[in-house]
Amino acid sequence: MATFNVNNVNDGNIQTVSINHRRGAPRRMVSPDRYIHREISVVVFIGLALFTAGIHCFIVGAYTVHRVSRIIGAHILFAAVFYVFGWRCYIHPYYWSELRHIPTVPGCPIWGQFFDIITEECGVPQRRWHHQYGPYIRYFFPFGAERLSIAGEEGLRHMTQRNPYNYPKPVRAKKWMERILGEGVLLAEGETHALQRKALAPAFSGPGIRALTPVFWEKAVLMSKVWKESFERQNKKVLSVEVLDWLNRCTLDIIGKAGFGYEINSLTERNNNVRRAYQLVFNFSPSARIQHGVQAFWPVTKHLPTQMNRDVEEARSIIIDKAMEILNARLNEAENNRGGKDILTLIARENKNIKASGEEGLSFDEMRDQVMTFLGAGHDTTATAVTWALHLLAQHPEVQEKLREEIRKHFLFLFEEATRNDPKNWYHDPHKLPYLEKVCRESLRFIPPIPMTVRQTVTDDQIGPYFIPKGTVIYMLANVTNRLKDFWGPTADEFNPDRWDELPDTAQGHAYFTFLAGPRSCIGRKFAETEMKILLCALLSKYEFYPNFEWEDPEEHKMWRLVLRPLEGVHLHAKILEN
Ligand code: HEM
Repeated sequence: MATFNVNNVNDGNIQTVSINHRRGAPRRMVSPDRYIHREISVVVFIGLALFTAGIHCFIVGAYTVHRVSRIIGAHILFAAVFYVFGWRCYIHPYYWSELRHIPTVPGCPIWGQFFDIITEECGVPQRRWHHQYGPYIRYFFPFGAERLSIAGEEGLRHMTQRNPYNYPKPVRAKKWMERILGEGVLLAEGETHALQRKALAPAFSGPGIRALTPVFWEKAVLMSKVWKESFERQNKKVLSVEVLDWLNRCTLDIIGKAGFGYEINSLTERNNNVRRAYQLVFNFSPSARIQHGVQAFWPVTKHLPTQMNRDVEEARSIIIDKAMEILNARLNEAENNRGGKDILTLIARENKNIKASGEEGLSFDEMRDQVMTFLGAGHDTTATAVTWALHLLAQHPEVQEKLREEIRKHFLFLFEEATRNDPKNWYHDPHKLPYLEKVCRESLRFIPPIPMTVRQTVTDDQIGPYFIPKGTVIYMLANVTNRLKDFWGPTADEFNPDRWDELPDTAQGHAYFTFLAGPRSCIGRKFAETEMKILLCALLSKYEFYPNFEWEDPEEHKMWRLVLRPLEGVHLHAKILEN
């Protein structure tokens, strides 16, 4: 096993790593003989396999008089065992791999660190390993499959900003996501991605999002009103509310109207079809969890006739039908300037301009896939973000109270029934509240809704001091960087909105990784931040939130499927405020 002594000296943006490895120092330059190296590795493997098979043949032949087929069978078996356990699990990772100089998490490469990864919260084992071994680490999936995780400023900047198109999402991961999210901007790569991003950018600019503010207020106020009616029907002042489901409904309605000028109405229709589709996708039964895990490696298993596959197919067809319905209803008017201020209208107009200038623009199918992408990426993420924020506010009543006071000071209209429900007041800018800004940032740092992203190199590259060959799978984990003590200091694991008043010098650049960075960063960041703030204002001005101890702590049961969500939702006691 390799031994490492990693000194991670963080000097501003410069990180030095010194490593003692039994095979010598890390390579600093892109290796000129890299192609030869790979070819040699194949030759060496075949040679070794034949050599061992030959020895074996000699021994078997010398001591038995059995048929030739048995001897050949034994040799193939022997060669296969040697390949899997000798070559892949031992010789290749420790003596041949071009990644062998990267600090490696100790363990047996036959099953690697796989069990830590699948049994713990997404990103938590890597957080531990990065604290121990520095900003670049290598670990193993079963049978010596190498994985890298990068959590230092230099490496993250390289992958997200300097050379982002060398690091697309792996094809297998995309195939898995594509069923529900369509082949929109989230999954496009290279030039296609740049083109789509250009067509979408104006819709997500500051003025574009400001124009949507009334929709955020309308739906946020509506949700709190629907709750209040339920309280009144039950004649209660305090009720237990599962906030994740409600927030999912609310953000779905918001993306429907703000995104496409279309009313989904999932807040008012309990059995809404679109909401049901996403519920089917996020089924966390043990068998669905196993099948989703298997499918990420072998997409072909999506054709097996299991309940989970039937559910996903049903969800997919509901989502595709809805995306087509929205486009058919809205595209024509949007292109001809008769639409409203929604994102689809702006995209359609921009697309028309792009086509008029002779460039390719988006086809109808591409537009449909964008609608699928925004429906999925645009609602579940923010709903999860607000859910975790409410959970943390219930855990920290002093922060909740301070925030409520700030909301009262700036948005008094929210504390009176008549003014609260008056659309004339639904223009207020939530970005003017400094404490709200800190609470949202801290909550998004502390529990990032998208805890990780995975990439695979398309050509050889150099990241920091290391040579990274084509095809290497690399993880970037917000759930690591957002909590790394190297960035955030010794209080990294505490929820404290006031930390944003005086951040350590090290907490700059890519330390806050919730929305990624560079051309692949979240295009909906401003949309999400505005929506999250408005939802918190609307809820905290009407209700006080307390933990519900009848349910286990949701932080102990986080599940990852694209988004880091509480397995059983978040159940909070909500008490109507006496104003
Ligand atoms: C708090 C809420 C949100 C968080 C934490 C979040 C986070 C992220 C992250 C980390 C990525 C990069 C994913 C990757 O490349 O693997 C991403 C991409 C994306 N997000 Fe968000 N997101 C949020 C809300 C939204 C909203 C509301 C929308 C749309 C209205 C949206 C639309 C997108 C799109 C289209 C991409 C793909 C961008 C590209 O590849 O160019 N997101 N988001």
